[in-house]
Amino acid sequence: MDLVKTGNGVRQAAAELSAREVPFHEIPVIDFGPMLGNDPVAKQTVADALREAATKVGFFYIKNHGVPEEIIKAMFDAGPAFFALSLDEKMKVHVKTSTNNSGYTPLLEENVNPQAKGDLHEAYDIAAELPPDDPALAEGKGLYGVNIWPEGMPGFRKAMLAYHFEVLKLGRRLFGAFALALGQAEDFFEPMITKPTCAQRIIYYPSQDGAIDEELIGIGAHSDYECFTILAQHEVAALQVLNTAGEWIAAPPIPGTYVINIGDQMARWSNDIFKSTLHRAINTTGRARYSAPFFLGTNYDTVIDVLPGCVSAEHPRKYEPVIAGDYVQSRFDATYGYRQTES
Ligand SMILES: O=C(O)CCC(=O)C(=O)O
Ligand SMILES: [Fe+2]
Repeated sequence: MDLVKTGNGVRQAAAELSAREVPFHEIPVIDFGPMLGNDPVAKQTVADALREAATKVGFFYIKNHGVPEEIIKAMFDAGPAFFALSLDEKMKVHVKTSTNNSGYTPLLEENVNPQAKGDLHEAYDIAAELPPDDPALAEGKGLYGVNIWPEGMPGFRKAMLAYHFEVLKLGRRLFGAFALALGQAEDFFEPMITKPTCAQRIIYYPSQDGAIDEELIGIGAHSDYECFTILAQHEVAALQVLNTAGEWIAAPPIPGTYVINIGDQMARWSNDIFKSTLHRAINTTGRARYSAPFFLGTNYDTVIDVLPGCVSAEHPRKYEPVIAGDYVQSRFDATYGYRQTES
């Protein structure tokens, strides 16, 4: 599997582009276990499956991901305790009070779909957790900053951070698998993820009853901004993924798995050979839903430019280079409407 400059590689890319127009009806499950080991042949098998999913669906589940179940459970136990606080308490750590998009976002304050009325969820975010003496903190770049935390909830902080560092390990392995899937060496992205930007959130979706207004749902149709997203779903189903026939395909929780989806940065890198697929969440289950996406990008200053192997006469360059951090920040600014009216 090689997405390179050779004639074969280009023909393969073109074939994949037309193949992905065939609408998917299910989201593949990939056994990620080999990426935790040292067998290059087994790793390439994972990368091949990833490539197939990335070109045709843009979403896949992974099992045997290596994140300890008790760390995931502790995060999902701690999150609801925060959302159960009074609104006054939660507003003390409003996301606007931080410099790095960390903190609380109340119901309807985000709007990922400009055609909609707002997203029916609450969320708590943290960004990259850096040591207090990290020089990046002094540079004032929005995505590197000091994470804020609710007062008097040390258990919440502890659980979120334990989760943070475990998922980062998985994220680094995923970068390796993506590199192999793009025909690069496994360590291709490593110099670009020495201080990766990221957003880790836990989201609370209240259940919606009765007739659903499609402009007022848990999270409106959107694509993610970073390289990829590592999504943990806690028990309750709500996520849907749009296929090329315009059908919403359910992506329910599967115990022991993560949902991985390609974000817009990876789509840019691959010149849209890897799809950043629209998705949304609607919770009509009658139960509270919690999910925890971890959006992982590269270092702030990495220039994201289309990989040469992803360009050909039939598939010309679609994107100009962007600075990774500036790109994500501009997308955040569009989502958090209040930021635009403020400055
Ligand atoms: O909660 C989910 O299942 C999806 C969340 C999501 O798509 C997002 O936060 O970008
Ligand atoms: Fe998303």
